[in-house]
Amino acid sequence: MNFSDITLEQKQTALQELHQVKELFASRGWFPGTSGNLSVRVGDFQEDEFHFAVTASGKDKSVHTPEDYLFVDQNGKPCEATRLKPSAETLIHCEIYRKTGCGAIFHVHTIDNNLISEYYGKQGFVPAQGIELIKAFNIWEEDASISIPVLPNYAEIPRIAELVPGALDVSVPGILLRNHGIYAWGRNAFEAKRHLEAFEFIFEYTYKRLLLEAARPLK
Ligand SMILES: CSCCC(=O)C(=O)COP(=O)(O)O
Ligand SMILES: [Zn+2]
Repeated sequence: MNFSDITLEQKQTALQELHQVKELFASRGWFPGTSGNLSVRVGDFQEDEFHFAVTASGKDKSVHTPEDYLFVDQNGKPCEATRLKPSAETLIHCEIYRKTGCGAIFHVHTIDNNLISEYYGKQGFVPAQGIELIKAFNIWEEDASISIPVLPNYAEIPRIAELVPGALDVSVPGILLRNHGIYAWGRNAFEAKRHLEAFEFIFEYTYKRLLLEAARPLK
C-alpha cells in the first residue's frame, strides 16, 4: 500500500490516538526530560511496506503543538516533506513492526523500568512469575512465567535495532533497553497501552519484592 492510498481519516485517527496516549502518559510523569516516543501504524501491513505516525524527536511530550508527529515508512523515512525529525529511536519501532505486524508501539522511561532492566541486564531477561497482570498479555495459564528481554543500550540505535528480531518473543509484547526504558506494543493503541501498564506494574512489583526480600526473606 502506498502512503498516498492512506485516507485523511486514517491519518487523523492515528494522530488522535497518539495525542490521547501522550497526554495521559505525560500526566503520569512517564516522559521525563523529553524522553520517550510513541507510534501508531496506518494502513495495511506488509513486511516490506508499512507506514506509521511517530513522535518528532526531542519534543517536550507534556505539551501539545502542531509539530508533535510525522508519518514515516518501514525504513523510518518521512513520507511527506517536513522539517520535523522522527524520533531518534524510530528504527527500533521499524524492527518491532516488521517482526510483529503490530498496530502501535509505546516507549517510556521510568525509574522502575530502568532499575529492573539494570538489575537483570547481565542475564538478558527479567523473569516474572505468578503475577496476575501477566494475564494482560493474554497469557491465562495458572502461575504463568514469562521472560522480558533486556537489550544492551548501545549509543548507536541501528546496533540496537538489529538485535530486536532475535530478542523479541511474540508472546511477550515488550523489550527493555538496559538502564533506558521499555518498548511495549499491541495490535492497536488500546492494547499497547494495556501491555505497557502491565509491564510497569510488574516492574514496580518486582522492585518492591526485591527490597522486601532483602529486608526479610519471603517464605
Ligand atoms: C532525552 S532521553 C534520550 C533519548 C531517548 O531515549 C528517547 O526516548 C527520546 O528520544 P526522541 O528522539 O524520541 O525524542
Ligand atoms: Zn528512549
